[in-house]
Amino acid sequence: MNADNVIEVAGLHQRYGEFEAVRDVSFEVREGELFALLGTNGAGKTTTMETVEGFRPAHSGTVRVLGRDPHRERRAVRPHVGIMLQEGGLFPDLTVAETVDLWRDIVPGSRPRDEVLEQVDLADKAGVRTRQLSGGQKRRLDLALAVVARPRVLFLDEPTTGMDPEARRTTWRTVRGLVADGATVLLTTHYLEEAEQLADRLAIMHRGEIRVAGTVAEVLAGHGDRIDFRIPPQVAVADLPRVGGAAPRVSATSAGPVATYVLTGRSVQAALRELLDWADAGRLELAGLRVRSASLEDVFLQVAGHPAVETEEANR
Ligand SMILES: Nc1ncnc2c1ncn2[C@@H]1O[C@H](COP(=O)(O)OP(=O)(O)OP(=O)(O)O)[C@@H](O)[C@H]1O
Repeated sequence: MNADNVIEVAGLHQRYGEFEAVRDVSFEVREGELFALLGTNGAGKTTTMETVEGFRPAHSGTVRVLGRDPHRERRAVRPHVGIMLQEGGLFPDLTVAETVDLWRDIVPGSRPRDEVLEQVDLADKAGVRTRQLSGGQKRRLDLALAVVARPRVLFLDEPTTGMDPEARRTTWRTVRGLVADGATVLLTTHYLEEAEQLADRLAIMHRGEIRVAGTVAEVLAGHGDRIDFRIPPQVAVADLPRVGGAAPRVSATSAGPVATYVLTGRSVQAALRELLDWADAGRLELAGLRVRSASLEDVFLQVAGHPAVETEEANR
């Protein structure tokens, strides 16, 4: 194991009976890094996370956390690890302060309650019973319990699910603070923006496998530029031109149908010129015209085998 790697997963396979839920998954998380696992539903993120957390043994492959097997050497690993589960088990009649105190009694090396509540932005809710908290506040209390002892390694399984955008941003600030304080974090999420905002590196899983991994820039590299515009009402989809050798893909949006040209390895400038020549010739106004790089969402949809991307493949 490389000494900089706090988490190492190599050739991991997991099965439920005959079904192989995780297939040959490998990744490392270095000290002080935040690594995000993204993926389609049922991709195997939670199964991978639970294995790294030590809740289940690897069917085959190697998993190491702080150099140890998190399942077999659980007693040695557990004190250094904070786990925020998808469904936290809070007692409804306890207040926020009582909940944190209960946890502080169990976890060795706990920090003062006020410091923990401050960190997750729940200081003003200390006297409120947990059943009266909003969904987002409950998730933040789950996070508080995971970080009571300032763990070296933090596992966050969908930490902001059910939060409104503002609560999500507050939680991102908290997570950034934990990373700045030196925590190494493995996070699963369905929110691409969350990974873009927080992750030093990420992996996108589909059907049990890691399909793409790297920094956001590495993951986006090679996925091409895009030209989008709203299709003018007088133009039929079949009459849209090929530009830069690419056929358009069409998607429905609330503002009407949008055409997107995916220009992998082709000159955007030349394609744009062709498109504008076509528009000028037909005296068309291309509303919402924009040129952009591929986004994480584009890559995600491609990994997930989204049908709209097939046009791009067909053009190669
Ligand atoms: N206890 C189980 N028994 C049988 N199959 C399971 C079990 N738990 C998970 N699976 C299956 O394994 C696959 C991976 O599930 P997992 O929960 O790891 O995916 P995920 O990426 O976390 O999905 P989601 O994003 O939907 O939460 C899915 O097809 C799921 O149905």
